[in-house]
Amino acid sequence: MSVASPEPVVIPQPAEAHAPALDFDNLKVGEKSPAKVNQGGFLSVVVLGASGDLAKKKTFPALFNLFKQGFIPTGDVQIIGYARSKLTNDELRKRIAGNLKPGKNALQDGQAVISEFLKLITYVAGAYDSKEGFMELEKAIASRENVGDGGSSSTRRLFYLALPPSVYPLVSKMVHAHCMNKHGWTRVIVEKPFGKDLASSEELSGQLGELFTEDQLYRIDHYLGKEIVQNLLVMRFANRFFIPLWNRDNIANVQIVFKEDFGTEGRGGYFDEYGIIRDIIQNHLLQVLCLVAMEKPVSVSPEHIRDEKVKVLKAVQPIKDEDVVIGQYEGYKDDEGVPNDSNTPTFATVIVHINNERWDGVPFIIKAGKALDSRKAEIRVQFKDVPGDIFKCKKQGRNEFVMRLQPSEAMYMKLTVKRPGLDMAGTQSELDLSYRERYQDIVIPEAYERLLLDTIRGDQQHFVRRDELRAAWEIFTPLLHRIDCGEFKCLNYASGGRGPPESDDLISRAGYVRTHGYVWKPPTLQSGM
Ligand SMILES: NC(=O)C1=CN([C@@H]2O[C@H](COP(=O)(O)OP(=O)(O)OC[C@H]3O[C@@H](n4cnc5c(N)ncnc54)[C@H](OP(=O)(O)O)[C@@H]3O)[C@@H](O)[C@H]2O)C=CC1
Ligand SMILES: O=C1O[C@H](COP(=O)(O)O)[C@@H](O)[C@H](O)[C@H]1O
Repeated sequence: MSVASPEPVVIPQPAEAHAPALDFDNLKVGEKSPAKVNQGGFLSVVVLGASGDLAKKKTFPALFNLFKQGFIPTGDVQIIGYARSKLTNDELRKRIAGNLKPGKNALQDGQAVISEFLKLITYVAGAYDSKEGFMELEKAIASRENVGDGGSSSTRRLFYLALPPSVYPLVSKMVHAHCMNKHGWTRVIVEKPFGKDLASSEELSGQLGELFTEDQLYRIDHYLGKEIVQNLLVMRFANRFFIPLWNRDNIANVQIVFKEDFGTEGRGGYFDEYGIIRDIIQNHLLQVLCLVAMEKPVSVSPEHIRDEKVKVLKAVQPIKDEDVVIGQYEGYKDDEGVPNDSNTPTFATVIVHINNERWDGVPFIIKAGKALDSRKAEIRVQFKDVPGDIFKCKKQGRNEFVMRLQPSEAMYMKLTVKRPGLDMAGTQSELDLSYRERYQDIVIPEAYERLLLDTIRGDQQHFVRRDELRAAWEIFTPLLHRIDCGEFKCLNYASGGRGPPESDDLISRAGYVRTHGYVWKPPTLQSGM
């Protein structure tokens, strides 16, 4: 069932020269993409760390999604994997094939589109400190660019560092020394967490800043590519009725929650060096907080948006011990690479206070954890009690505006209504926008797919700027250092539960009032209505 919708509003994007702004709303299944992003000549995408977990789970599948929708068609693009592992082209293709899903928006049938995509991929094995390796990589890139006599006059090169941050400086130096594009732009995508604290992040930014300009560097935080996160700006600033409500006069508290129902599962070696605050809270959830809390930007230009996010971060007050609970799930230490005396948190609840006119006195409750009772990510804005409460609404439950990032993207307003029937009883219900039901014929892009496209188009709106990064580390570095040196102990919690009970106590002290007996359920799909 396709739901007739009004003419979609296309938010003007700083599109690359000549390429019309991409409008995902109009990208119907089976339609040729409105604009192949091939302005600027042949594109080489180089995935460094191609043998790794992120490359397999997110990077190659995102490139495949762009390919199958016609954004980066055969003939306009090549994809080269680079890592130390000794792999043949076919071995790399086999390693990633299982994660490629043709889905319903492919322009061709399943296997055909997968094998056509895999043909674009080649692999160069080399060390990250090897001049020979990167010269080999340069040769491989240039061999397909066909520049010069009769070749295209310009080319594009995108380097994706799907690598642990510890190797970024070295690899960046090698790319800069041997693989920079001489016939067009070079862009470099680096992953979070950018460093481990303020000092290491600033050092990394300094090292990268010596090699690349800000408009060549794309600090990716894939939460900024999620549909409901991207919707925040539109929802907040394109609707009149949020304007008078979105402030301390009406809002009691804001929760930003990330839960996973699985543990580190073999990534313990990486995770134990970072922990849940560096892995999730200091980046993903703090970015979401900025979009929830920021003032309206001067325009939708990336710089104006990011200016406002930095202002929010600079208004965040130092975190107090009594506003923090950290935990570690039982069984975490069984993961290989995790030392028996690890104090690395796999769970954290942190109450953040923003000292500005809009939010003074409103606690922002940030909670993230692995090995919990469910997998979800959501923003829950809880409003204050009804003044002059003639319907005992306080007993019923407070109004809440909930934005469900995943699973089942949705936004719903929980409110008290008259229970249908003869009596005047109140009940909790909701005004609900569930994407799966409302937008049945639109495939919601994956976060990485959208952000890779933005990089190719040169749109930095959804990427992290250096001063944002600095401000984010300034907030969490003191707490992180105390955890690292054992001054702040993790509380154990059972895997598959809610996390340490002390977290619920802290959230209740912060003023969150649970509505007992009410659970929102995604509406079931009504086909053929
Ligand atoms: N995995 C995920 O779900 C997500 C990961 N990220 C980020 O992406 C980055 C990469 O993560 P992920 O792919 O999981 O990491 P991996 O541990 O899988 O590393 C990726 C590749 O880097 C190489 N590598 C690993 N460790 C080292 C090392 N110590 N020194 C040199 N090379 C090394 C390996 O390739 P080889 O040995 O063949 O050279 C490996 O295949 C990280 O910064 C992470 O925070 C971000 C979001 C999600
Ligand atoms: O950055 C990361 O994100 C993933 C969760 O991503 P999601 O899109 O599935 O919510 C997390 O599992 C991983 O530990 C972290 O590095």
